[in-house]
Amino acid sequence: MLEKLKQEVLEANLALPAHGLVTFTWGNVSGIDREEGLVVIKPSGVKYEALKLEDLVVLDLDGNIVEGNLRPSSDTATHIALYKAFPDIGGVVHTHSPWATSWAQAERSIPALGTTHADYYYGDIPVTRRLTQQEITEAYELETGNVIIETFTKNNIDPVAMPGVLVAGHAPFCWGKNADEAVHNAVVLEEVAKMALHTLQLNPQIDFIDQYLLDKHYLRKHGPGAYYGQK
Ligand SMILES: O=C(CO)[C@@H](O)[C@H](O)COP(=O)(O)O
Repeated sequence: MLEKLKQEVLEANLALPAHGLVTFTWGNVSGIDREEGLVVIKPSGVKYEALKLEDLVVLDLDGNIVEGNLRPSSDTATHIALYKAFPDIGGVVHTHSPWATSWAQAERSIPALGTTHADYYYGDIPVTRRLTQQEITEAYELETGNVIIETFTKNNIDPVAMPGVLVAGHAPFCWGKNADEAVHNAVVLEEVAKMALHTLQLNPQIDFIDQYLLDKHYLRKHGPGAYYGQK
């Protein structure tokens, strides 16, 4: 079942250590078949170097396992919440990449300070509020998804124009039209997180890049018809 999607998700998971975005078994990638309403995700706690196609887990959007012998990623509920809330995304990735995770732990959004950022993320990369003790206790992974959705809804942010977020006290989640693009956006997030921190160390007074340059770069990459910024 879903052999093509499984192959895409397997390759996307193996790209995480290849790009230095994870250590050990941290992080996870999933993909969705919107027609079937089924999600393919990495199994929990499996070493990337040992990961095989048949280890991947298939679930429906209620979180029921449809195929697979291993326990799905512990973050499955977060992935599913994002697929339900953001209908235009086809892949989700969670990493503990150190630079982006540092911004998430510091509860700081990443300002758009350059064109590299602007090519992929239209505006500051947001950080969520902290989860409450009740949210953490009752349904941590589901509430992590909900606080991401809340951040985008409250601030009227288009998830297509902003394919990533920093979860306060935790780490980043990114997404894209498929699993491969989600990982690509996670690599970019880690790079712009590093650049932004170094930029602010070099010049704490630096302001954001010129709005026109921000618009021009985003539209150059996403095309004149691209919708970006506030909904
Ligand atoms: O963030 C966490 C744990 O804090 C998880 O994302 C792990 O990093 C990966 O868990 P599995 O996908 O292997 O269950």
